[in-house]
Amino acid sequence: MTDLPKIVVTGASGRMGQMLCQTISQSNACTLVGAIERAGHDWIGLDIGVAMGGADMGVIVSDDALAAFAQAQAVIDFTVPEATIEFAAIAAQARAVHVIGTTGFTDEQIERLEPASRHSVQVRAGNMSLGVNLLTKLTQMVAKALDEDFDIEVIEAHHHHKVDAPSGTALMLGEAAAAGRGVALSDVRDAGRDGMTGARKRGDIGFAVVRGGDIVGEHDVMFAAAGERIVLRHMATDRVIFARGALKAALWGQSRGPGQYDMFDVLGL
Ligand SMILES: NC(=O)C1=CN([C@@H]2O[C@H](COP(=O)(O)OP(=O)(O)OC[C@H]3O[C@@H](n4cnc5c(N)ncnc54)[C@H](OP(=O)(O)O)[C@@H]3O)[C@@H](O)[C@H]2O)C=CC1
Ligand SMILES: O=C(O)C1=N[C@H](C(=O)O)C[C@H](O)C1
Repeated sequence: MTDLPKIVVTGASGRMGQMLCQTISQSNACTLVGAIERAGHDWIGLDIGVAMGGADMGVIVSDDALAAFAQAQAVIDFTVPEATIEFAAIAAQARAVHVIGTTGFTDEQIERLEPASRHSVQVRAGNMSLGVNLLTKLTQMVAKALDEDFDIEVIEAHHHHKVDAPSGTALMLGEAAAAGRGVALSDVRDAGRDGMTGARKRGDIGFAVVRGGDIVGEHDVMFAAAGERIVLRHMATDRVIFARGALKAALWGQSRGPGQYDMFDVLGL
């Protein structure tokens, strides 16, 4: 029997769920011990490797999150907000590290995650990649250096299956830009322009959203002034970058006490 940290993946049939199961099964730093899907899902009872169209991984897809989490040290969860809130409570019961990649939470839903973090380590980020977390720090620095003569716009593009907008990453970048300027994003956020919007308000942080095809995830932060523009850009071309970041967070969390953390903590940024 191995002593490596045992990990469960929720939403195992999803785009990120499958990428995570593959990444963990190829890692020599941890072991995949569980794959969770909704009750009634076609994959329940199948081996996750076989369900994905590959070789047997020795892990049967189940809808029993409590039983799976109880035998694991970490849970990696890229699903939907209401499911993640339920998984947070179960991870707390099992004292398992809960890595949350899910996006699209309302403020009220984010508050509902907090009680579980009194008993377990929660690492949550709208983007788990090293590149985007670095871009977020750079965004804060640039926003701090420039005044409101520079209009800040966050432009994001994703595949046509994505259900939330602006993306979790775009909101992270907007928060960082607002923090750089010393304001609250909620006071300056300008999302969803359509029709007779009136002229742009000085100091606002704007968001623009593209959805199409199989775009993995692209984010620009534009600082536009009279006569010049600065654009900071990240382009994801493979979901494995998010899975690697999530795995790093799951391992990092093993030596932390209960509480809420983000990828800046994990990456030391
Ligand atoms: N933080 C980051 O770095 C990243 C975050 N994301 C975020 O991760 C989330 C998932 O993205 P993606 O994989 O593309 O989406 P998918 O729709 O492909 O996958 C979501 C999975 O969650 C499952 N699911 C939904 N509800 C439950 C439930 N109650 N119990 C168990 N499983 C459930 C879905 O099953 P079913 O289809 O049957 O409903 C599906 O398998 C999104 O919020 C996305 O924005 C994505 C990439 C990177
Ligand atoms: O849904 C996705 O695909 C992605 N979601 C995250 C987000 O909302 O920012 C991260 C990444 O861009 C891919």
